[in-house]
Amino acid sequence: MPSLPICSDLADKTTIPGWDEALESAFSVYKDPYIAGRIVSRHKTNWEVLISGTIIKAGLSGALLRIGKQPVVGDFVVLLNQEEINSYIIVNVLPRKTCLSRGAAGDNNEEQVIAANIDTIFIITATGKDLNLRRIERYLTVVYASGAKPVIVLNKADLTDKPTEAVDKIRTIAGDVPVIAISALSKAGLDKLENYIAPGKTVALVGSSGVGKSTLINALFDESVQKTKDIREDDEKGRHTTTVRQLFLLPNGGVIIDNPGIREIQLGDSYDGLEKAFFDIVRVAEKCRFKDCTHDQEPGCAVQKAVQEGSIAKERVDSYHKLNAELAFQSEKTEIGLKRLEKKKYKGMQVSPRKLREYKEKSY
Ligand SMILES: Nc1nc2c(ncn2[C@@H]2O[C@H](COP(=O)(O)OP(=O)(O)OP(=O)(O)O)[C@@H](O)[C@H]2O)c(=O)[nH]1
Ligand SMILES: [Zn+2]
Repeated sequence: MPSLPICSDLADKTTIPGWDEALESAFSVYKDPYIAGRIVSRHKTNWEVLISGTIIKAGLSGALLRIGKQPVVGDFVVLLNQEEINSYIIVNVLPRKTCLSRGAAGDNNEEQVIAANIDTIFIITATGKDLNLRRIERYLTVVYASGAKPVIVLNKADLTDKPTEAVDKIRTIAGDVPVIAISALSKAGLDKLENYIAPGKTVALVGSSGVGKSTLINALFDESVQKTKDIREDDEKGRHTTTVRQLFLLPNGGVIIDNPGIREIQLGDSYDGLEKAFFDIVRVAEKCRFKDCTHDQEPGCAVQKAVQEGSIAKERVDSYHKLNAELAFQSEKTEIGLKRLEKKKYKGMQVSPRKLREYKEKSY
């Protein structure tokens, strides 16, 4: 990992990668001793934050704890610099540009944010048996929902003599999403990723196990990040624990965010993403006879007609139905979880249905 530019002025925000005018304006209400930073990793009770020229540890203010606002990797935050006691407190999370989250079916059912302010997400797939259009559709749905820009990266191009065939196959479902063939191993084609891994831009990677995410990250550095990734520190009990940083600065000033939560991202609550990933079905569906057509057996269904005529693949429509059903199941689970929470919160109290509704609206 390249060393950070040494800067004696901790208030110099311009060296924080990704800092832009919108953040500058959001931060303008704060004066010394408040400073800005970006979350590098999150631990049980403290956060590592990149501030101008260095990485520090910070706790969370009581106010943020009370409202349950927990900064995540990639967040830009406001810190109170308590110089006299050599400590930093995170007092605010600046507005998020994009937000990668997964719908959690836990008791509190809050959507769990995994990472924030990612500009581009590389959906990594590999030639050979990992190449699965249905899986790419699933990733596109999640990525679109986050607000980040998807780019499909076909890795292990060195293992086939026909990489363009695989690229063309992916293009049939990708719409205007770029599809780029590379070999992380030989570093061929990495230059085509430069548009996205640009100074101040933040990238994350998703894709199934073994497609080459770590190999690609390492290739983007000249040295292995894995070696510098782990840092030893003392936990509260005085033992040494290994903590892992999740935000890396690339030699060219770009940023990569990587953690298991992002790698294993689930569908969650991505209805908006589904509409974007299946742009062609949505467009054709406007011509269905019934407004609430489910594109199954209904008469006058334009989607079924497109399948019969061969302009949309049947497998793609099946995939759309499957993901739609999964999302419906997920929101039902969320609903059940909410009801359970309501019961717990209002146990023994008389609560009007109106109050319950209000509470539910707030919880989303
Ligand atoms: N031939 C070839 N092999 C590659 C390429 N990229 C990665 N590999 C190999 O694929 C295997 C898996 O690569 P990883 O980088 O560990 O995959 P990953 O996506 O990080 O896997 P997880 O950590 O399980 O998510 C390793 O043996 C790599 O050497 C490539 O471009 N070409
Ligand atoms: Zn229809």
